Amino acid sequence: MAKKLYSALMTAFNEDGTMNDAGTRAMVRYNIDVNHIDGLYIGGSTGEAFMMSVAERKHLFKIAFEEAGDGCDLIAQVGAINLTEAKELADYAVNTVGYKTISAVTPFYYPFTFDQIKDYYDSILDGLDTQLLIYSLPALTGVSLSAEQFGKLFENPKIIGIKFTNADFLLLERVRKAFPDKLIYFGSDEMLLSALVLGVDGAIGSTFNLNAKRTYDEIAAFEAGDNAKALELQHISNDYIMDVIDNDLYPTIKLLFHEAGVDAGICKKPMNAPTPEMKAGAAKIYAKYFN
Ligand SMILES: CC(=O)N[C@H](C=O)[C@@H](O)[C@H](O)[C@H](O)CO
Ligand SMILES: CC(=O)C(=O)O
Repeated sequence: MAKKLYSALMTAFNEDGTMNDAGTRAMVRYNIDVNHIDGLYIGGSTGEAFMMSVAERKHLFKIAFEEAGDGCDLIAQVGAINLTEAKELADYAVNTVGYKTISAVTPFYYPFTFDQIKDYYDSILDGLDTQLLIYSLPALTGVSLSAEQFGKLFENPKIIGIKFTNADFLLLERVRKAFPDKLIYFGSDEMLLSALVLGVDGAIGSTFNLNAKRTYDEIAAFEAGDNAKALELQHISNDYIMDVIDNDLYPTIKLLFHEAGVDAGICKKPMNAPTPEMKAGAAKIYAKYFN
């Protein structure tokens, strides 16, 4: 099966922290019309969902779904440490809006036991006709799951895979071998090539919003057996990603959208508002990698 690339959709905000729907819709359009992206991951870390109210997250699911139409696959990230809210978001995404696939971050902040984490996923899915990707990102959540624990979560047949944002390549290899039929989308854009070698089904990431073409070329080179070319492209992408991170990751991706002619709004506080220095930095990055 061809490998798939998903952009982690950004949410556009105004200076007062309210949602900028036109900006969000424009980023959906850019991903579909310019990037020809396979799919969008909506309301994840990159979407700033953990700084948004439930009403705002629902609104985001609705406008992204409307704008995308049948232009690409869509995954709604519904996770929250308030399980009542996660269930409400899941029900809304699936039954009110029509998402076929949802995802949920592992519950974070408190050190939940594995049984509690399993109950969280089973509760979110209870009574819903949908499929779910576990969103695993130990670096931000502090939650690390073992291959065996992923297997226990997979006992729920609605759980079809993992968004694996983790540099633990031994774990990735163990999970890949143990669950050949589950989907694994890799979430650390800088390490994509290593993950391709281990047989991931694709990737979900923030940096593909602008850098999709180069990444598709890398995947094509890898699939054609041209590892040297794939590595050359990963090197360029990583120069790009390091420059973006140095300039402040999420605000800079929005500034790069501006450079590309897309009015993507800004990030929500406590994320940074763009400074003149950041804007100048983004203009340089855009000229360096996309001209
Ligand atoms: C926390 C976060 O944003 N993770 C993203 C996806 O999972 C990645 O796409 C990273 O943003 C990217 O790899 C840059 O480090
Ligand atoms: C994939 C990613 O960056 C997200 O969670 O939005």
